[in-house]
Amino acid sequence: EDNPLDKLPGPPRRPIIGNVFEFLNATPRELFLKLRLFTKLYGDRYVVKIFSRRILHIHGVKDVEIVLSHSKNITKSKPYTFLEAWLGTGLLLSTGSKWHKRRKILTPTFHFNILKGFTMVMEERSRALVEKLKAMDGNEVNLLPYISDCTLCTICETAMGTQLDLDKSSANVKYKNAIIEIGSLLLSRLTKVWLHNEFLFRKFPIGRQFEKCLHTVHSFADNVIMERKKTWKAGEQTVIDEIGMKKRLAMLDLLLEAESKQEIDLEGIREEVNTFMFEGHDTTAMAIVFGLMLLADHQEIQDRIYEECQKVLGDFDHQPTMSNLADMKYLEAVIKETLRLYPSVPFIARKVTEDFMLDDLPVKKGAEVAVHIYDLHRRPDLYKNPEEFRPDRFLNGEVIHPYAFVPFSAGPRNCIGQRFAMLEMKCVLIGICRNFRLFPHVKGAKPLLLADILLRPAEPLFVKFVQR
Ligand code: HEM
Repeated sequence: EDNPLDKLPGPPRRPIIGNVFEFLNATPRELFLKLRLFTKLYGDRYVVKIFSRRILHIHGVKDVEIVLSHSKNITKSKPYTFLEAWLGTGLLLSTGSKWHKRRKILTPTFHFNILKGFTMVMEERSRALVEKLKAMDGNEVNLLPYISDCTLCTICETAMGTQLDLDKSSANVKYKNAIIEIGSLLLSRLTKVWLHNEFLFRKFPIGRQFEKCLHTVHSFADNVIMERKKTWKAGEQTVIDEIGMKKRLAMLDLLLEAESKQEIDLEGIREEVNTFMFEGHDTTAMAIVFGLMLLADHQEIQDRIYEECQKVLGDFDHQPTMSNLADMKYLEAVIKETLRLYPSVPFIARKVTEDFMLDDLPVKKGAEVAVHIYDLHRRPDLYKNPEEFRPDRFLNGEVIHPYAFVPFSAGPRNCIGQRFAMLEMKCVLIGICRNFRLFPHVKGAKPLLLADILLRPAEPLFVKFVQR
């Protein structure tokens, strides 16, 4: 069958099997390097073939715009199905009318007034983090465990309305570690075609280990749902205490409300809880970790954030309001520049369900498209000195094309939590920059990166926090 994609460049394709051997047993680090190499060798569009699957890889801004803004091609592709045992067909993985319905139920969770209530939690959590960092007394800190603790507590308390019991934190630690392990097991599965079959996968030790991790994360989430159900009563959740904001509307309440109207069932709630617990804490944690690493290496940028805090918030240690947070324009540019260089979600992929034109290239139903956000964000035709960390580029009009910067994706399947994430990242960085000077482990070092579901460093990142 004649397919225009077969004329595109890419690693040499063998008859029948295509490029299967290209990825066989590649480690996450090798996979990351291979993808970067392909971008360099084959340019803006290249094709990888795995048996009859044609996967079109893109990172040109015009192509990215066409794919992401397409209103019909919203179905996620093969690698995502490996996530299904964990996240079900929650918002991230579902498609068609199920996705439309869920998106409608969940969108109100991110309304301005609700986010306003959430920033109180973000604030409290960032204060707790600052105290923990103070206790480290200027010693080097392995960032991820500290930061993901903070973001996990925040998502639980805001979206689920459940305060993680800090004394019994072993359950949190187990949950977080299970998530990290799931990521690496999935990647390892992705590179071994014989493990793609569900039945075979379960027979191998890797499949059984995966099963174990699933048990840990699912029981954690079930526990959260049970806790909230105990106190939740129909109708009551709309009351938000104006003074203390103690009784905050949680996403889970909207789901329980929808359940009482038979718009969703318990299994559906479970899917969304798992989806949000994962999407809502790990992505944000990675962005903050990379941000702190970059700040530690750039004293002058830390100082500018500190000055902006003084200007917007004053000396007085009050809680930033929504309008304060909106006024922190420099900090916002720093966060954007961090997400440009280290987009927590380095690539996304779609299955083409309807023929479409990628500019001059016909793409037929059945193909898959991988959008490399990482490569897009480092294109020299979009960014001057793309490897350089320079937040000012987001303030001086250098970034023009609306699809040149898409860490949260764009179009109908964009990130539903992006405003939540921006607020949380701001709160945490304000707390840290007001209280500490950051120093790098090794000056000027660039971390080695891995291809995982999320972008991760190959080695833990350390930073020293010295009180101001
Ligand atoms: C820096 C932080 C974050 C980044 C970089 C990020 C990035 C993304 C990206 C790129 C997508 C599209 C995925 C795809 O097409 O496969 C996405 C979707 C999604 N994100 Fe985020 N995200 C972040 C934080 C959050 C937070 C805090 C939440 C929840 C509170 C969240 C919830 C979701 C959900 C539910 C989806 C699926 C939306 C849909 O398909 O309708 N994300 N995110």
